[in-house]
Amino acid sequence: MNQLYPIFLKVHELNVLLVGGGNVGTEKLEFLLKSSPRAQVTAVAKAFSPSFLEVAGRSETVTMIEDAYDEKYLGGKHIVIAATDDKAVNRQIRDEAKERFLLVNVADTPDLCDFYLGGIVTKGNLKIAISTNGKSPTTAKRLRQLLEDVLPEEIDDLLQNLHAYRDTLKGDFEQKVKAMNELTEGLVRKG
Ligand SMILES: C[C@@]1(CC(=O)O)C2=NC(=C\c3[nH]c(c(CCC(=O)O)c3CC(=O)O)Cc3[nH]c(c(CC(=O)O)c3CCC(=O)O)/C=C3\N/C(=C\2)[C@@H](CCC(=O)O)[C@]3(C)CC(=O)O)/[C@H]1CCC(=O)O
Ligand SMILES: NC(=O)c1ccc[n+]([C@@H]2O[C@H](COP(=O)([O-])OP(=O)(O)OC[C@H]3O[C@@H](n4cnc5c(N)ncnc54)[C@H](O)[C@@H]3O)[C@@H](O)[C@H]2O)c1
Repeated sequence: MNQLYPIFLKVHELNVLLVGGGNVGTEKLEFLLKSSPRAQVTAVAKAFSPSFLEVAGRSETVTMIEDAYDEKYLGGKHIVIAATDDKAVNRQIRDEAKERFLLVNVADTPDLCDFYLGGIVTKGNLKIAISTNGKSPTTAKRLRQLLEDVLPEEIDDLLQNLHAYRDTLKGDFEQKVKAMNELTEGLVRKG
């Protein structure tokens, strides 16, 4: 059973440290920005690859620091992603982050992670996060692609219309809940 508890983070208001600016660092940054274009990210790497520079360059909220990892970079951060090609450095980042009770992800090393990055589907205000409990990232990717394909863009209109309708409702909280549930019953009715 998957015991992970998903939460939806306001990474545009949180400070993320990403260490490593190669293939894996680029992939993590790309997925982070795809979902949260204004994510506050400080990227630290001894060297940034051209593709990392390209992805980071598209964002106004990514700061790059060309340097070897140092504990000082953990200051003021809420979340840390370690994506260097040096296992000892990744381990050090993880240990020093844990000392500060920061949440840490060591890319592609499930045992060292407090949280996993998931497959993410966004359709306007709707967001669906997918986890396979670290068992098959490839399946997470395929499910993400499938849901991106089958969920219509118009699903956001539904959310917006229901939100507007709720604002027109009179009565107390319980009456509103009842009205919203009656109106949306058809979404889950079988047959
Ligand atoms: C969802 C996604 C999000 C993202 O990365 O942002 C993501 N991995 C993605 C793709 C992907 N990553 C890898 C492959 C090659 C397939 C393969 O090798 O089997 C592919 C597929 C591909 O690229 O086609 C390599 C890989 N990844 C991990 C390991 C270690 C292991 O499994 O033990 C290895 C082997 C490394 C090695 O060989 O050493 C581990 C993790 N990868 C996770 C997330 C977390 C678990 C998520 C979950 O619960 O499912 C977790 C635990 C930690 C983490 O990194 O957070 C993103 C899809 C984004 C999208 O397209 O939507
Ligand atoms: N490339 C892949 O698709 C892939 C897939 C699975 C696993 N991995 C593993 O993930 C890890 C990272 O792979 P990669 O392809 O991103 O490597 P890479 O060589 O492309 O990038 C490594 C990055 O880490 C930085 N770095 C190294 N030591 C550092 C330090 N002390 N301080 C700051 N930055 C430092 C480098 O400057 C570089 O930016 C490796 O362990 C690799 O085996 C990679």
